[in-house]
Amino acid sequence: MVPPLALDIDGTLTTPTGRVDPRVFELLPAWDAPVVFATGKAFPYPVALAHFLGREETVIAENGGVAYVDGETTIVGDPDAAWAVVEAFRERGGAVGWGDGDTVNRWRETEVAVSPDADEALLREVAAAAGGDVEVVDTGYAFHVKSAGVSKGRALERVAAALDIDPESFVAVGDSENDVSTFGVAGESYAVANADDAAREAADEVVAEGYMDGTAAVLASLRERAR
Ligand SMILES: O=C(O)COP(=O)(O)O
Ligand SMILES: [Mg+2]
Repeated sequence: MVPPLALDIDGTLTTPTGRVDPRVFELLPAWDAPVVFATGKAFPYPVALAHFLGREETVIAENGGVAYVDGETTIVGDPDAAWAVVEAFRERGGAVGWGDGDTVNRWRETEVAVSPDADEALLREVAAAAGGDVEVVDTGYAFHVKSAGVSKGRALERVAAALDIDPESFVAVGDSENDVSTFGVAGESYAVANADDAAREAADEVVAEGYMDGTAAVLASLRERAR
């Protein structure tokens, strides 16, 4: 039997230019164990991905702020504290930076994502002034202003319990600091070659290939092992 998977999306299932790699549509519909998409993106994104793969919509969004399994949604974190930091950031001249429609934050329920082009030093300064309840997590795709106790790893524990699966039986693949907590909960963890230092250090193994090349290599070896 292949193991259940906890998969990050950006940088892990994508190409270097941020598109979903077509191999996702070949490899994941047929994966014969639960697949949890665990992302920093807002709730609709992983739901849509699972839906169009024909898989159960079992997802972790907003870095663990939102978890969805068996039709039940769990929301944790304090969006007001995150927005207060972002408002203070704006007052000091900072910009959230996604343009007019801001589909990045439109459906976000527990945190705020700020563009990677934003003034990082100012954002961190303002967040630090708010005390320890709010932190800034850099995924390489956004700065997430979020409640400190919220993580993908904690959400994975809840999702695994709902699925009645030992969290240690999960294999996790990811690329950035928001995957470190997932790596700590899953029994086996892989950072793809493009991963940041935090993810590389936390992973059991750093794969030689980057992006979906790396993830596809992990999936192939897991399938081989299950034969
Ligand atoms: O939304 C982000 O910043 C990154 O998303 P990811 O967790 O799927 O890599
Ligand atoms: Mg990622």
